[in-house]
Amino acid sequence: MKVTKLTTYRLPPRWMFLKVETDEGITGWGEPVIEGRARTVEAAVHELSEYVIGQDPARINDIWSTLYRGGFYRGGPILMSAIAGIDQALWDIKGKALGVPVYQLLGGLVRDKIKAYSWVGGDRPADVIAGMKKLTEIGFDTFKLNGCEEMGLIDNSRKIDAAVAVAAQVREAMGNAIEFGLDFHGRVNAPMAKLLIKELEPYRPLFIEEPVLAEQAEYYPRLAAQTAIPIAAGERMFSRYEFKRVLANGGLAIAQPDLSHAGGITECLKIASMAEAYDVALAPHCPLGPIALASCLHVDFVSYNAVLQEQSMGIHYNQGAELLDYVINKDDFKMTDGYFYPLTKPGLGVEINEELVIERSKNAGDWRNPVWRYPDGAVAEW
Ligand SMILES: O=C(O)[C@H](O)[C@@H](O)[C@@H](O)[C@H](O)CO
Ligand SMILES: [Mg+2]
Repeated sequence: MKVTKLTTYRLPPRWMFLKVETDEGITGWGEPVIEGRARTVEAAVHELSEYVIGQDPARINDIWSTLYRGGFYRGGPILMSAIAGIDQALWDIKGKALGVPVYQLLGGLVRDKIKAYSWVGGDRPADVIAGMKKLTEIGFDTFKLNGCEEMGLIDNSRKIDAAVAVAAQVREAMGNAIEFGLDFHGRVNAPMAKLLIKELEPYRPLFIEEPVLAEQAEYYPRLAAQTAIPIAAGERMFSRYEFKRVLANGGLAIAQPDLSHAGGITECLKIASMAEAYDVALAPHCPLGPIALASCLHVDFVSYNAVLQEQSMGIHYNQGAELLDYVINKDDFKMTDGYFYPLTKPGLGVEINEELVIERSKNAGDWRNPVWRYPDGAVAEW
C-alpha cells in the first residue's frame, strides 16, 4: 500500500482535518492544528507531505522519525502538530487495513471506560454553578474552569479574592459531590501563583493546570512543594524531550499532552509511559474536535496511568460547530455517567461526514484567541 494524497480542511469552529488517501482505497483522518495558527500548520502538513506521499503507511515509526528528524530542525507547536495529524491518520489507516480499532494494535484495553470532564464558565468564569448543575444531570461530576482572569506579575487582593470567590461558590453550592480543576491558563506568574494556590487550598480543586507558563516549568517543583493540590500541565509541551525534563525535575502530578500538538499517538504513548514511570497521571488535553478526541481515547484505553479525558462538548470555543457535527457515528462517542467507552470500529473509530467537511471548509474563517491587555496597556497572558 502507498500513500497517494494529503488533503487539509480548515473548519469551523477552529479545527483542521487531514485526509490521507492510499492506492488501495483506504483513507485515514487526522486533526493537525494549533488553535489560531491553522494556516501555518496547514502549510507545515503540505511541506511534510513530501516525506509521506509514496510511502508505505504501515511504516508509522519510520515516517514519524523522518518527519521529526529528517528536517534537522525539530519540535515546537507547528511541526509537532503537523506530525500529530499525519500520525493519527496513519494509525487510522493501519487499523482500517487490519480491521481492528487502534487500541487493539497497542496491546488492548487496560480499562473498560475513562472518566470525562467538561469545561464550564468560559474565559471569565463568573456563574459556573448553573453550568455544573446542568451537566451533573447527565452524569458529569468533574469539571474544569479558568482559575482567574488576567493576573499581573504582582497583582492586588481584589484579583485574588475574585478568583478565590469562584472556587468558594462552587464548593458552597456543590459540596464534594463534584470535583473541579482550575486552569490558570498560563495567565499567572510565579510570584502570584504561590499566593493564589495558597488561598485556593481550602476549596481543594482537583488540580491546578498550567499554574505558570510551560516555559517556567522549573517552578513546578517549587509550587508543588508548597501545596497538596496536584499540579497539571502539558498542553504546551510538544515532545517526550520536553516532558523528560519536567518529569525528572518533579512537581508535575498530571501530564496533559495534546494528541494534536505533541506528535500524535506515537509520541503521546511514549509520554504516557514516561509519566507512568514517575507516578504521574495522564489526562490528555483536548479542547478540539472528534479526531483529536478519538486519538486521546485510544491512548487512554491502553495507558494504565490515564485518569481523566478532556472533551470539548459545549466548550466556550465551539462557536459555529459542536464536537460531533462532522461525525456520522455520533453514538459511539456517547458519554454515560460522565464516562467514554472504547471506540471499537476499525482504525480511530471516527466516521467523518466528508461531504459536510468539504462544504463547511469553504468558509472556515480564521479563529484567533483574544489579545488581552493589562490596565497599563501591556499585553496580558490570555
Ligand atoms: O485546558 C484547555 O482546554 C486549554 O487551556 C485551552 O483553553 C487552550 O488550549 C485553548 O484551546 C487555546 O486556544
Ligand atoms: Mg489548559
